[in-house]
Amino acid sequence: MPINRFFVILNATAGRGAAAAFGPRLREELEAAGVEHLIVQTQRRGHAAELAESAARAGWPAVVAVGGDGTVHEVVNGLMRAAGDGPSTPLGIIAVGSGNDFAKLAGVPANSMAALARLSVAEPRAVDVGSVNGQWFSNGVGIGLDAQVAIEVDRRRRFRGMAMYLNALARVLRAFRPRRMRLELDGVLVSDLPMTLVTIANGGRHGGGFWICPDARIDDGALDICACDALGTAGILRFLPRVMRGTHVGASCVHMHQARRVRITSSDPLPVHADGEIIAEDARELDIVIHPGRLRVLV
Ligand SMILES: Nc1ncnc2c1ncn2[C@@H]1O[C@H](COP(=O)(O)OP(=O)(O)OP(=O)(O)O)[C@@H](O)[C@H]1O
Repeated sequence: MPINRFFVILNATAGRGAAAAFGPRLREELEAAGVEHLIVQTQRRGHAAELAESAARAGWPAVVAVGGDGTVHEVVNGLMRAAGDGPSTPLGIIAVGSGNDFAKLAGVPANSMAALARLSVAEPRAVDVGSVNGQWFSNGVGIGLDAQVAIEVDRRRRFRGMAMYLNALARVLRAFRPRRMRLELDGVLVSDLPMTLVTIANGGRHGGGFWICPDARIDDGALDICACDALGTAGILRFLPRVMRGTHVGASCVHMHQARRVRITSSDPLPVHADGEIIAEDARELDIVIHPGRLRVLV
């Protein structure tokens, strides 16, 4: 049965103005559609998670994230916190961010008007969701180079989409050094070496268009792992176009795995992002788990 009551969380800062511009349209269309709704605009970082959690606890049948991957990340955290061990409140997404990786992977229409029109006829799709040290993520966790790039994107947002990530990468590469990571998959030690990055993926597409784990599926009950050996700047730059196409898989310095649980320890402080949101700059221990089918997305 389609849902006809929506708690809508709008991050007006997403998409470098695209979300703010979409706000008035969102109000008009929801009113014209005659569906019951409440639109709340986020006031600060972390606010979307709080709003989503209280909306789910208050019994709203669906919570809609209007923003990018960071907004979805927060809303997922709120919904999963409210769910406890029970079923999660369905998540609607209107992708008006810069990267919108998870929305694309989940099958949400890329066009925001189409996504909005779809909401009132959409059905919940059960997909996997991950946790890292108890915090939830929808699309993936990155440790090393990609986390350093996320930190740089956050410091200085220039451009949108892929250009934004490439610009940040250029700045990171000036001082990047590989970090030693001890990688255990489902309790088995796989490596203990300096790495350029380790990405633990629920979905295949990250950072606005890098197919770092091209075979990852958000409903296969598994995490896909891409571990890349220590590379110098020239090596990283050579690899980059291949990561955009997903053709880096098979190279001798790239190790692909699947697991349900990933443990990473290090004596080196590790930068870590979850869904592009920086969750640590100096982590020493990470416990990452997949929770099959626990998240429900309206598509
Ligand atoms: N009112 C607010 N003021 C400042 N920052 C906010 C506010 N509301 C949310 N945020 C933060 O804005 C950041 C960016 O949001 P989001 O990721 O959704 O957009 P984006 O970066 O444009 O898209 P994408 O992640 O898809 O590239 C997130 O870190 C989120 O926590």
